[in-house]
Amino acid sequence: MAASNPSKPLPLPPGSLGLPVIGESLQFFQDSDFVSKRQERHGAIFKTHILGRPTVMIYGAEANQTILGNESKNFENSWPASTKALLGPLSLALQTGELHRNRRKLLAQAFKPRTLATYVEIMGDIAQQYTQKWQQAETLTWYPELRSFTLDVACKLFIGQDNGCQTPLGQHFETWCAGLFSLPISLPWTKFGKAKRCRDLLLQELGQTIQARQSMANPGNDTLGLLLQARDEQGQGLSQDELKDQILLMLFAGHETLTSAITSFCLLTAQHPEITARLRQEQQQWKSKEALTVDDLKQMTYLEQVLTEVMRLIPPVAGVFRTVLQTCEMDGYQIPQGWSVQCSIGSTHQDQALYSNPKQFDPERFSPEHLAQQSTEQQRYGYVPFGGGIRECLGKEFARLEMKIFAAHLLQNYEWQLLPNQALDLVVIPSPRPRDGLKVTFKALSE
Ligand code: HEM
Repeated sequence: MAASNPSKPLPLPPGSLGLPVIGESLQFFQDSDFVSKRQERHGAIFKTHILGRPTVMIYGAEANQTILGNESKNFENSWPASTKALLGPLSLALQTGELHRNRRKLLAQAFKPRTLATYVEIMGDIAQQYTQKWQQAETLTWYPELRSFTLDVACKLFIGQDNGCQTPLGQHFETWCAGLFSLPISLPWTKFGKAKRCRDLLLQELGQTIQARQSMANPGNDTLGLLLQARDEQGQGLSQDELKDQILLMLFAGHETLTSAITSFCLLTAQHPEITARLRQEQQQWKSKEALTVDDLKQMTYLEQVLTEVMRLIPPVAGVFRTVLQTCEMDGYQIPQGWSVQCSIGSTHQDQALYSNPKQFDPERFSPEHLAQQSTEQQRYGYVPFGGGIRECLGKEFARLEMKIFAAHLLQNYEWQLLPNQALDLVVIPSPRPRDGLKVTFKALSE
């Protein structure tokens, strides 16, 4: 497969563009099997019309390499209209070219290994506060609780705010998130309209936080503090408006996807007691240790394997969108300029050419012995929960750290079981979660 200019017109990929204007957007939102049904009918590449644009959906390591590895030449980052409007024009996710490169470098300062090491204790403390509360409750619907947990961690580490989910910022934030992938119709009662109002309120809140911080002698060592001090290659800092958009992006990115990944870990370990037993065995050596360090976390190799497999089987981001900059050919089909392409992460992770028995939860796929048998390209573009190329997730090490700290704390101290009579099938937009929110019993681990 290659992206090249065709010498003669090629057919468009198979599939339907649906109804005028709305295309197949309603089916896309309502049917969690939207993509897999069309792949069964058409194969690895098909066309549709969603979120206001004709779109080609494609999967596989080669397609990922072609599209993600060629951004700015043939493809440009693109987001649905609702996401664009709600993230704001100065968000890294929307910046392109030289500005994107420059800003990525600047924002990366908040995710350097030395900075991440300072986050370990706070992540562990917040995990402890939440698990103590859950232990008292004995039974709980876990997903909303995990959302609060990741939002509290993000608020504390990014803007220095305690108990973020209980503040007005936390409440506006959830309504804003709910509109990110919606039909971009701005009316007071639509998801998008409500989310736009909350964006304004969030920007006000963030503006106040930034001003308060600017008036301090020391802006602090959290992400906001680092970004206030950060300078680009020309010695310029970020404007207040850009700071607000960038912080909002971090809060979103550090919350929605991570909640999904942690929820999937909780679900899959509850469903696979033999894997949980092996995880607990690995954790034995740190059980009596008061505080974990980055070095301890590095040694948890089986936990690493399990978390890697969790994000293969249930990737928090189902796919990434790009705009086609010039008409090109893929798989013998024409991909017209101006259309969207979506690299399907979920389908890549289910590709039989990459993973045998792909529906099975099997952390052994990522054991050192198995990895040694895979080519570098297969590892790089066949496993893409964090995307790839110049837009690969900026927070992936932050995400891995938080998942590991939370999982280690759970495994060392608690046990959880699924309650009967609940729907465990996944709602997939914006990020996968069990339909009934994952109802469990939760108690201290008996010795
Ligand atoms: C399990 C958790 C996470 C997953 C699965 C995930 C996944 C992704 C993916 C697939 C992309 C690529 C989007 C594209 O190519 O268009 C991305 C981009 C990004 N992620 Fe994450 N992410 C996670 C957590 C985080 C965290 C914790 C942060 C930081 C706070 C973060 C910050 C970002 C940013 C800033 C970008 C945009 C990068 C750019 O446009 O250059 N992510 N993430």
